[in-house]
Amino acid sequence: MITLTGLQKVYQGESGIVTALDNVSLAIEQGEIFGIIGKSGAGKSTLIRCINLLERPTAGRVIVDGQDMTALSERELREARKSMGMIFQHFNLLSSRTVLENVSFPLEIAGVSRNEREKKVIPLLELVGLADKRDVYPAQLSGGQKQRVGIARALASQPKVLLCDEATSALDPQTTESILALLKDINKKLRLTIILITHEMHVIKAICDRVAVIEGGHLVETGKVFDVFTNPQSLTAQDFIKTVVNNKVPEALSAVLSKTPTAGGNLVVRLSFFGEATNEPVIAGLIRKFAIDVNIISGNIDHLQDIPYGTLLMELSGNEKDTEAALHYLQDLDLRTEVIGYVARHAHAAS
Ligand SMILES: Nc1ncnc2c1ncn2[C@@H]1O[C@H](COP(=O)(O)OP(=O)(O)OP(=O)(O)O)[C@@H](O)[C@H]1O
Repeated sequence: MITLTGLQKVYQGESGIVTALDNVSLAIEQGEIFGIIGKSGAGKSTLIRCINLLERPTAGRVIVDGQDMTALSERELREARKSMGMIFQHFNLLSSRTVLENVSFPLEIAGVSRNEREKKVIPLLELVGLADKRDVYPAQLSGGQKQRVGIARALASQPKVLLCDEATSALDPQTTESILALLKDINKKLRLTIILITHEMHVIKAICDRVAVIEGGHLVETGKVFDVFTNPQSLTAQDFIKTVVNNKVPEALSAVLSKTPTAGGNLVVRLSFFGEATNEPVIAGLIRKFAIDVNIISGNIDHLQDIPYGTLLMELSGNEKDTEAALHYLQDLDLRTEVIGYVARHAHAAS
């Protein structure tokens, strides 16, 4: 649906040249929700604005639905942009126009008659849950309602792609959730391809199918959200994931942790398990089969794209032979087992 090849964007900044994007290549499928995450200054806005050529790339190609956007004239580009709606962090609504007039605006510019405009816009207001606000002005709306107007306006020209530029960053957590649910609903109902940029991992976790991680203008990792969450390769992805998945070793424990076995010490392991494995009675099996004690330090089970995913940090206590055997038993199961270290018995207050 969208292919970016060797995208580069160089700005002439005040204190010299800034390479905002460097050799970015990416393929986004029709109908998917694709997230691009990065820290401030990573190049997210530049990247999303290069997709609809609001920014012209310095080098590389942007192919949307088979059409090379970088090869179009300004007039052709205006036409091509109709197939790409965009929503913004600060909504960008016209304050002197009502909700209905804001949503109608792109159609008005395209020369659609008032009657036809209303026919198209009323169902969109229903879709975003604002049918009763049609004659209200933006100043009388909440942030979430303003973003709903933004979404309806972006959908007015029946785009194939919706570009979301930090669309929930100005909203509180509950409103963010409702806007993300709306985007997911629209994605399903209209088979709309959605590309969103964000600096918040929970946004990616909530609705994206795939994610690309960008840092310093480079894509450092791309993959299915489930894969990136459960097995992040880049340090940047690992940092982002820490913000939403709590599988950290508590400070009190890491302070007394040794990387090498200590005589008579306990073994600390972290289990990560997905899908079917979350239903397995792993702990019961351990205790039944081996003469060891199991002390659970922390644990959680969450859902990623409807697949259960969990982590468990625990301490195994027993003689060396039994503990080793228990570790091998865990390593043979269909889950990921990481040895975190060894700790002298009663060296911390985890239990
Ligand atoms: N018009 C411009 N002129 C010069 N430099 C620019 C311009 N726009 C962006 N940059 C620079 O390009 C880099 C990437 O900026 P960009 O806005 O794409 O990052 P971002 O990831 O969206 O950041 P944020 O989350 O803070 O908005 C930054 O170093 C920025 O200062």
